Amino acid sequence: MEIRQACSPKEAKRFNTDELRGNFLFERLFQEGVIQMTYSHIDRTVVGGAVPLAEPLPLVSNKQIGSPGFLDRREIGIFNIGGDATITAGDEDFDLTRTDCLYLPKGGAEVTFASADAGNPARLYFVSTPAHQRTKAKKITAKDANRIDLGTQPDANIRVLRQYIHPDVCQSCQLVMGMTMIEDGSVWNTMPCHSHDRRSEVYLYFDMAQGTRVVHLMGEPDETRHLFVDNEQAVISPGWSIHSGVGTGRYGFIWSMAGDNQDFDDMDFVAMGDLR
Ligand SMILES: O=C[C@H](O)[C@@H](O)CC(=O)C(=O)O
Ligand SMILES: [Zn+2]
Repeated sequence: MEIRQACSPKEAKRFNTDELRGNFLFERLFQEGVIQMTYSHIDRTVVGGAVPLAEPLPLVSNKQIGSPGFLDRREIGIFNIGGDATITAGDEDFDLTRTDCLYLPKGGAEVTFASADAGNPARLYFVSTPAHQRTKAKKITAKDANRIDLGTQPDANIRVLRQYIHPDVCQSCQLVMGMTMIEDGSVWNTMPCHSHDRRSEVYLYFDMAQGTRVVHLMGEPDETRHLFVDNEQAVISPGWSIHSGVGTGRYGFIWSMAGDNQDFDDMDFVAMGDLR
């Protein structure tokens, strides 16, 4: 598991491209037959991907997690963006097709990830954050999620946002997660943009054709930077950073947030004239 320190906006604004990517971009989350994880000290968020083949993959703890079981003191949200999956948590099995999500609370027993067909493996994206309160495990489908239609055609930002792990749909300790799909012909997400110092956020961009890139915008509003993001790569956004993007083609993204509140609408919008 890779460890990443949190960094301040003071140092981030001096970063060159490689440093920016090395600190904020998760480039290789999905590798066949393994669980890939990075531990970020931004809200102690673990960001990972798993591609189980014929053998199921156990989610095991380690020195950085520091407790015998991965979920002893953590919660996790898992989205399937590949072939059919079965996730076993203790003695319960959850079947997840593409765009289904599973929330597992703190204190869960052994977790394993399996694909129904190794020829078309599951691609499981997960975010885990510390938890002090145990709620209930829940599978959430796109239909179960809270749907919000956003954007207009003149603004080229028509999109459907679905809140999966959200107080109205699935109780968690601090984790909030969902998926936003951009309508064909629209390109922007979250522009006009915002920040929320109360919560950090992770974006996983997916559903992109080969050659498509999302230009992800980050940084303080008056010190913006960009990252060219490929399919199935994620970006972490500290509380001080804006997070927004524009695609050269079709894309969607899975967002997750953790921090001081679960109030989705608690955003500090940035006036267009203040962006630099
Ligand atoms: O704080 C909220 C997050 O930035 C995202 O959920 C925004 C988003 O999915 C969208 O505008 O499409
Ligand atoms: Zn946000």
